[in-house]
Amino acid sequence: MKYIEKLHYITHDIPHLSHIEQAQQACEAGAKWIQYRSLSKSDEELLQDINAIAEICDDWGTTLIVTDHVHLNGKADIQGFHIEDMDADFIKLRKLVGHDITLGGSANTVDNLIRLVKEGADYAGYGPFAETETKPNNYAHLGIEGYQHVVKELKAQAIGIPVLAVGGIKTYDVEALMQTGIYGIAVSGAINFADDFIEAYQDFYTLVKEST
Ligand SMILES: Cc1ncc(COP(=O)(O)OP(=O)(O)O)c(N)n1
Ligand SMILES: Cc1ncsc1CCOP(=O)(O)O
Ligand SMILES: [Mg+2]
Repeated sequence: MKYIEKLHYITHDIPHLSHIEQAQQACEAGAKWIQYRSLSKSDEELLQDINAIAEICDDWGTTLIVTDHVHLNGKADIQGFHIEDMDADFIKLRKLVGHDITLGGSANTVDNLIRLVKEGADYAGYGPFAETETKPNNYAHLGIEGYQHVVKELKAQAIGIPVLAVGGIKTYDVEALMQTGIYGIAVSGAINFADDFIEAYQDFYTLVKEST
């Protein structure tokens, strides 16, 4: 089983801070796990960003995961991919990337999670917890009850996979979320749009740490 951090910071395509600046600030704040999520760039631009961020992450000892773009496997010094397509075939993906690369998947039902486990994903993002502007969609918000339910179901079925809550998480949600027994959380907007990025990251970090 691979080591998975409990707090994942996700970069975002935003005008006021480049992905490289976001990664730099996250590392300075102490981030140990960054998911580079850009859905608006060419492969050449992606690789420019990813290579620059990989150097920063290497300096700080931070794990770098790329959202989707699995065709870039082997082209940059990254530690894994997070695949958002809930229908993706993780057996094929695993064959493609090998066993050293971390593979995470998105889920919003227990059945999704079971399939991810069966197909060998290393962790799952489970959401959306609440309203999110990062990726607006029509999925019902899971709320705290949604995580209580999934933790109970996984336990009952003896399914072990690190599951992270994601989508619209604010600092004031962290304690209750972690109390559900969920493995960790993934956050983008509440850090990227905070008045003080570093303070926001560190608030999340402290709250996750204190709740575990
Ligand atoms: C850790 C992590 N979890 C989830 C996502 C994105 O999940 P996604 O499927 O895009 O979200 P919904 O559309 O289901 O809300 C991620 N990038 N990282
Ligand atoms: C990529 C992604 N998809 C759904 S939520 C999310 C990112 C995290 O959401 P938020 O920006 O609200 O923390
Ligand atoms: Mg999705």
